Amino acid sequence: MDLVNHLEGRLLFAVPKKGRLNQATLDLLSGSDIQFRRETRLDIALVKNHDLALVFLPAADIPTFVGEGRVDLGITGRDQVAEHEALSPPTEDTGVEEVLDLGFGKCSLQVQVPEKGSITHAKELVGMNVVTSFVGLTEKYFAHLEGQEHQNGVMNGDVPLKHKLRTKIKYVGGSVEAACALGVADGIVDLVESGETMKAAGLKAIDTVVDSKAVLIKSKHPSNQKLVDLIASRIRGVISAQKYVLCQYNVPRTLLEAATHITPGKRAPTVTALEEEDWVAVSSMVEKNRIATVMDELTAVGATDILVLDIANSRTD
Ligand SMILES: Nc1ncnc2c1ncn2[C@@H]1O[C@H](COP(=O)(O)OP(=O)(O)OP(=O)(O)O)[C@@H](O)[C@H]1O
Ligand SMILES: O=P(O)(O)OC[C@H]1O[C@H](OP(=O)(O)OP(=O)(O)O)[C@H](O)[C@@H]1O
Repeated sequence: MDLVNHLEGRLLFAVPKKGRLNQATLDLLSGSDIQFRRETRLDIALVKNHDLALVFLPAADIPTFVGEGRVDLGITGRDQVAEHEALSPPTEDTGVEEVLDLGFGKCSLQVQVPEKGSITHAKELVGMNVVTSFVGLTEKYFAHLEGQEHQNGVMNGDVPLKHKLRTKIKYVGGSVEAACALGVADGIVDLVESGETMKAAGLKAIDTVVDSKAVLIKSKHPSNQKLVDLIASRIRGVISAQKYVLCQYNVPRTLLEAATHITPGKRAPTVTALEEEDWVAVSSMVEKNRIATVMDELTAVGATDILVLDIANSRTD
């Protein structure tokens, strides 16, 4: 099938075709009941149950396609959005708008130097070689550092920023952490999550350029705003379901106030009468990362039969 000719009238949604954000994004789409079948090696997939087509692109390219309005929606890292904005500042019609923080893909873009070296502050890298895949953000970061020197009269304010930089910033597409050991760089600017890669390469972080998480973004004038809102609402439901569990328990009515103080719910807890007199059943949404403490506290106030259930999907405010 000639997919490109079937795109007419469909909202285009860019998803990371590989890398760290790929699987979590596919899980999110599946949880949102966005049904598609991707043919081997094809980067476009028509969605069966919506006027939507998925476009599989590198995470780094997604802000460009969405920012220029070629694609309506996208999922990528906030770091990639910031990098795109550093290289192509948004105008009235171009650039992207963040719709939702998706909660996964948490990492930070950090300035790193050899652990055993003498550099302890990013300012000491001014005038040296710095290697990165994030040239836009790194130039902006060092321009700011050098700008502090500019106030002391070191830099010439008439030359365009890029050429004013004394720090030599070089682009590499991957394995950035190898640059110092190979003698290409005095420092690097690269992503850190667990810190394992940095540690293995004998590097330490000395500053953070930007913190990142995966985000849902949209173009400034999407072709179908109603469908954008529907997709965003479905994704929001899946994220909220991932964040919460449903906690159910029985408690004597006399202890209800103390118990519901522990599980106030998103709006209010659901309280149902039990066949056994003076007892009630309570059901309430609780943040997943608090549930162990909440169960301890409920037990301490006299609640019994405490059950915790996963939420498959939700639609809450
Ligand atoms: N270690 C990590 N932990 C969590 N999120 C990360 C991590 N590394 C990268 N990311 C996020 O995933 C995005 C894509 O990075 P990733 O390295 O997977 O890209 P990629 O598309 O596979 O490109 P490349 O081929 O350059 O590796 C990053 O911009 C960042 O938002
Ligand atoms: O702090 P950590 O948990 O070790 O993660 C950080 C690493 O993850 C990313 O690279 P990735 O493994 O995606 O490969 P890449 O170097 O090809 O980008 C990033 O560029 C770091 O190298």
